Amino acid sequence: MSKRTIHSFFSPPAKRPKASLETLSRRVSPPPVDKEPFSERIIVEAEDTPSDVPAKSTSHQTYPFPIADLPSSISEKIEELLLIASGNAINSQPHLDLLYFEPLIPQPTAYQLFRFLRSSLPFYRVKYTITRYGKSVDINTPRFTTVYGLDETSQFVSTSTTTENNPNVNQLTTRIAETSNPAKDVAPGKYKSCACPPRPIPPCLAMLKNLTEALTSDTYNFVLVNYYSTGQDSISYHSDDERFLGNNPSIASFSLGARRDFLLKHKPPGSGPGNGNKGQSKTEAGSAEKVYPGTTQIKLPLGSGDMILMRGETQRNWLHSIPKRSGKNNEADKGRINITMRKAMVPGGTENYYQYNVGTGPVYRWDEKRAEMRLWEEMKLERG
Ligand SMILES: O=C(O)CCC(=O)C(=O)O
Ligand SMILES: [Fe+2]
Repeated sequence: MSKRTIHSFFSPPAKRPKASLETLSRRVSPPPVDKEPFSERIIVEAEDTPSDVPAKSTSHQTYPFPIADLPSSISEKIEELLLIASGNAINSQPHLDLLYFEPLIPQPTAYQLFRFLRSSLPFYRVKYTITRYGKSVDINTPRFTTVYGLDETSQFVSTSTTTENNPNVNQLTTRIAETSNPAKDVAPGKYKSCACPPRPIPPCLAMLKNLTEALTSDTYNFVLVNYYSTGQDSISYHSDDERFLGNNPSIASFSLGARRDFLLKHKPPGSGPGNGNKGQSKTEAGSAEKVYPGTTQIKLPLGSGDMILMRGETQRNWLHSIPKRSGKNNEADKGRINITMRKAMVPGGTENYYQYNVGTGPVYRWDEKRAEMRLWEEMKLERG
């Protein structure tokens, strides 16, 4: 097999001159560790916000609005990361296998990417009902979410075109084919119970997925995005151990924006796979104080640009959470994006992910002027 060059990991191939000596010498030194408080960074980095507002975007029949492509000032920096990235293993406790890149994306690129994704992606606030102890309970997901992708049994077969009236919008057209036979479209009922038709991963997130695949030597078919708008947004203790991910799944998890604590604790003795599954119940899986004998709870204060790879037996044995945080001048109130890459093996994974991350409710979009997530329908009316 021929050796892949760094550029072959990214599509479309970047049209740029070979790196200068100056950029190469910058690559060999490790990325600066970001110790500044997030609030100060906003002032400093406002000047670094990309001036080349992306001219291009991608539209698809399943997207509520066209999704901007990454500006080259961000994508070029991301391409370079493969050469400098190095993670630290966290594996000294039983069944725990983490690789922590602190950070993977240095400042100011991480902050630019945070602002770009917050304003470019459609988000949802998913509501659903579960049965707990025989009673119906309404759940309001305490964060904004969105998801793109398709499980291993199917694939998007895409064509991308631009029209003369709108040369800056790539019109992505897809059919969903069987992976086992790409000539064959999936049966109309295959994803019938999905909350919405599966959505192809937009180029701005595909770029990050390609980087992650090259870095971790794993492949992923789903990109899930969480937006924690304030310290009151959270995700309770759970493990991503759904059967549709297969045994010992690798999950890569990016943090952008405000620093938030990521807690991990070993599952209580006797709890099997599927316990603490956030998909259906998102129940608190035991109290934070109870720890499995011989283990301790871990707190990682994840900062902007950090990436944590959870792999091996971690999901089967450990729970993780982003707890609520309150208080005046709370950094968490500045907003944080989390992006996870996963690989779902069967259609049940596709159904689960769209049901719990898109759902059937309204679309939200970041309003830069008001600095808040707003209903897209209202924003459209105002825009006229
Ligand atoms: O926001 C995070 O860092 C964690 C998100 C998470 O655990 C999940 O989406 O399953
Ligand atoms: Fe998780």
